Amino acid sequence: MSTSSDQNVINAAPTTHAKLAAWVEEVAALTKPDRVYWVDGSVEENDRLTAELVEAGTLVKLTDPNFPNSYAGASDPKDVARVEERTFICSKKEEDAGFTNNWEDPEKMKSMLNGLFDGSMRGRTMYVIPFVMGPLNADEPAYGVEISDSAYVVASMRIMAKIGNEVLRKMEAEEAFFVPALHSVGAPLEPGQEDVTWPCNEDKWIVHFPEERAIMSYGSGYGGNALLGKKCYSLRIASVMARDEGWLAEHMLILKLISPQNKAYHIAAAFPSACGKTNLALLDPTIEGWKTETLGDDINWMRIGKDGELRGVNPEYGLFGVAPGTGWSTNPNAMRAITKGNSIFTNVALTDEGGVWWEGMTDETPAHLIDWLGNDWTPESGRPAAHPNSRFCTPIDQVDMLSEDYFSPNGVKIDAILFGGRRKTTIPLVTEARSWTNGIFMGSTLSSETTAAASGATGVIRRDPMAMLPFIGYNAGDYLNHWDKISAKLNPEQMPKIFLVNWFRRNAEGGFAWPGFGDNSRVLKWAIERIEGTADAKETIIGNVPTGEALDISGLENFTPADVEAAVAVNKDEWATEVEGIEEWYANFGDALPVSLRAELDGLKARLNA
Ligand SMILES: Nc1nc2c(ncn2[C@@H]2O[C@H](COP(=O)(O)OP(=O)(O)OP(=O)(O)O)[C@@H](O)[C@H]2O)c(=O)[nH]1
Ligand SMILES: O=C([O-])CC(=O)C(=O)O
Ligand SMILES: [Mn+2]
Repeated sequence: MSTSSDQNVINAAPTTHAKLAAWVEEVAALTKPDRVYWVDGSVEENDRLTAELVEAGTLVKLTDPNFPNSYAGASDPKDVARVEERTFICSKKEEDAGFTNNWEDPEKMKSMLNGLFDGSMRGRTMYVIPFVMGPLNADEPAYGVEISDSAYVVASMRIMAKIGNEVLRKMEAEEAFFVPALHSVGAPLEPGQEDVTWPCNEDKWIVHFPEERAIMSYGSGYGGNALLGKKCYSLRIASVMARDEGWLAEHMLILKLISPQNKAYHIAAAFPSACGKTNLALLDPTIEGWKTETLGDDINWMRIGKDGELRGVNPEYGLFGVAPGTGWSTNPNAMRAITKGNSIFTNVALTDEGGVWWEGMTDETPAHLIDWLGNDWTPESGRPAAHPNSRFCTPIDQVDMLSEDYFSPNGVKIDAILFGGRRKTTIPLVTEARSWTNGIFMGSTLSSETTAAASGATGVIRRDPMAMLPFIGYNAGDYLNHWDKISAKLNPEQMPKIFLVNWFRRNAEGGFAWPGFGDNSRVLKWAIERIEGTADAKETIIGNVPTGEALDISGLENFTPADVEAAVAVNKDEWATEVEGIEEWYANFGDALPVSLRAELDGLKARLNA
């Protein structure tokens, strides 16, 4: 492959950042790429790299004018989601990784990985991607440098983070700390060997060294496995930084809700992967007079402000959203952002017009498509055209409803926190926590059916504390204690109110008990009215739920107060089973379980048995 990157010879490090230059040199000596290329982040560079990706067959350029300057590609069918069973937290001590993480001794792991990385970039270009998560004008910008042998990763990181020269210049002026994030698809090319369109390796390793704040990822080119600024840095490594520095790195969207009285509220919501964060973040309210703006759809870094309030910042610059189910009727804000272009789609279907399609995008299904596997597809094919974890990668500033506060390094004051999962039964549509601690209990016992966002079986119920199960970079018991410590530092007057939600409950007919999507604004309205003390609630053993009349269902066709009551019903038999599940879950923590949470469980049991 002859590229304009050829002039970039190994070891010609164009930086005065001594540590960075040394690391790049060390990695190049290990991985033995044909060339080293420092990513500048420019438009010309992106045009060149995407053209190379088209040439290589990894991407196609879309020709449908509805998707300007956009590309689509298909991954290897064995590389379509995060691989949790191949993800490791290699703290020095095993107990510091805790029972929720895979662990290996860091020195052992490193020597094994060094073996895999030895020569792993042969025949390829090694890209050096300086990046920052969150604002570059933050007090201490969260710098990282990803080294990757995938141009697809470079093009995707360019959407998801601020990358390139601007970042590098500021980082070197400060001789700043950066998270070294090493990535290789693990597919060296021998001389004369032809490349495949999606190089990867069956052997995959997503490894974190929390004490060093370092990441090594091998074998996968997809999503959170490979775009290392996202889950690896902004959640797993950042959660460790947050523990050490007294803040929270959480798997949450941030949404601004404006009432008809023009009062603004900020809502943070933690749902597991593929359980509705991006959709709620881009909510189009279906109720009169309420407006929304978005700040983030996946990650929320929360620090304690000077009045003892929680302030949230979204460290990402793009959306990496689940494509199926994102449609003109369910999520028009996302569709408007996507159709402004400048996007990369992975594992979606291609239309005959040179555009993309996925299940749920439009009401009408196209008569013919090329499915994500490259085969002809018609509605009669009897299989999905897009992979269930297919994704759109789109710059966040293309979202019309993006809040101006998104650009503020101080973030926004969080007024309410929602914890939610995907549960067919048991969990009501919405429950207001009895207290802050009761809300932390709800978060710590959150459960959800597994989805296609991670490899493995889907539809299996598992506990997912604060939707962080796959992302806590340290001991989960310490994590719950850290929440406890942060709670103690908050001004009680400023504490967000906490709610448990479930958009996915089923009704007696097997359909969804709640219409969801834009109508979730009705649930948010009730939550705000609870904050203001103006909405009615019914006390239950688990917390307060709306009465049939308290939830605004005006204009909702075929939906009655009785349907509300069914959607929020608390069934004692179901909760008896649930409490057993919570007992089992909590048993994993042993003595590390905060006493406040044990007391919450005891209280729930007492109310259940009363
Ligand atoms: N029934 C129903 N489905 C929803 C609702 N919100 C989202 N979904 C569906 O849930 C799936 C995932 O939604 P997303 O908003 O992309 O989930 P996410 O939490 O952002 O997922 P990650 O990006 O993987 O973290 C999509 O197929 C949506 O169509 C809802 O309110 N009701
Ligand atoms: O990390 C990924 O691959 C995609 C994602 O947002 C998630 O799974 O939560
Ligand atoms: Mn999402």
